[in-house]
Amino acid sequence: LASRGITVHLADHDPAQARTAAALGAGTDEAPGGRVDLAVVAVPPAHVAATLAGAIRGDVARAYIDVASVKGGPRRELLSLGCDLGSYIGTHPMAGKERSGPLAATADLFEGRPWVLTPTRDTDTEVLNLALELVALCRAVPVVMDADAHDRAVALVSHTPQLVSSMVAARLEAADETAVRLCGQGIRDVTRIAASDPRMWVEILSANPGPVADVLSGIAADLDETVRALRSLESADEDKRAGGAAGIEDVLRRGNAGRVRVPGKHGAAPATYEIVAVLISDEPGGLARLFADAGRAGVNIEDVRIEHATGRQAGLVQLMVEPAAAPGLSAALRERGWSLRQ
Ligand SMILES: NC(=O)c1ccc[n+]([C@@H]2O[C@H](COP(=O)([O-])OP(=O)(O)OC[C@H]3O[C@@H](n4cnc5c(N)ncnc54)[C@H](O)[C@@H]3O)[C@@H](O)[C@H]2O)c1
Ligand SMILES: O=C(O)C(=O)C[C@]1(C(=O)O)C=C[C@@H](O)C=C1
Repeated sequence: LASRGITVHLADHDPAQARTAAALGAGTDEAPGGRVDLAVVAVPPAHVAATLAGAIRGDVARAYIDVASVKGGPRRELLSLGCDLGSYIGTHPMAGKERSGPLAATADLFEGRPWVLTPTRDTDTEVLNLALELVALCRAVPVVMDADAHDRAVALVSHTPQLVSSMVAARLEAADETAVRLCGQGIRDVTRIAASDPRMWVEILSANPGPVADVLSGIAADLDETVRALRSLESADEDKRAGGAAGIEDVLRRGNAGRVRVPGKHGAAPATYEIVAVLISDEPGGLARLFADAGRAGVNIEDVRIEHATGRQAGLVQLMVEPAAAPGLSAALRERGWSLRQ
């Protein structure tokens, strides 16, 4: 917002956090001189209702939004605190990080991401317009939803994946070092969000326990089936082994079918890009040079993935590009001395 010319006043119950954010260019930690246009409450879910109620009673803004990961509970809590909700909309940007605090923040975090808005019949039009303007300034994509439907949806696409990632990562805690040394890209992909702050997630899950338990019990049934299928694969009986293989194939195929439904960049259908894999040494400026060379070749990098080679100061960078651009990019990079891999 600050980079788009909006005056942003930052306040936090820990002043050092607001000071750090201000020093990073996110705004000023000085209090505003009067009533502001929009107050954005970005505190942990359990504190959202009380913080909003305080702000609404203090008449600090024309409109109020929060960005908490759950929507039904905070709205009900606000109602029970006797707040008039005409000037408030519960919202949730579907973008984030496994790390917290201003030092983990990036200005382009919300670009192309869905940003859920949960207005009701009582919401003032001016308030909805201010919230939509904020979403547009952050270049996010507004999605209007009912608060409880939102909570059921995020149970499926955000809250259960967090738990499953944590459970897979938890297997590693006491694992033998010889096993952990073999970690490749697969486990890195599955466990990135297992680094998230447990206190924040206890609050999120405490505000949405039923829908998450429903999704997790479906996964538990799949797990039971899969364990049974794997045991059948150990059998001496050929028919049993065939049944086991069919069971495993079923879960993998259903996984393929679900995976293709995950939207691609900017909410579009997932694109099939061609991968140009480049070996780079792990040294300052290496990635920047590679990206600059791709730019010079006139190629737009649609997505990028980096695999670090265990025990070596090198990594494999997978540049994902439009299929038509791949041969030209490969040739241009080879010409500039880059080492390409299949
Ligand atoms: N991190 C994500 O991926 C993500 C994504 C979307 C939405 N959210 C939601 O955003 C909100 C903030 O999450 P975050 O990841 O930015 O956490 P964070 O820890 O980076 O920031 C929360 C800040 O709130 C401050 N705070 C706590 N209680 C307060 C209070 N009573 N009054 C004033 N300040 C208070 C803390 O000092 C901290 O600086 C949460 O509601 C979370 O559900 C997070
Ligand atoms: O990608 C991440 O690291 C996230 O934590 C993002 C994520 C998500 O599940 O998509 C997590 C919780 C938020 O409420 C919104 C976004």
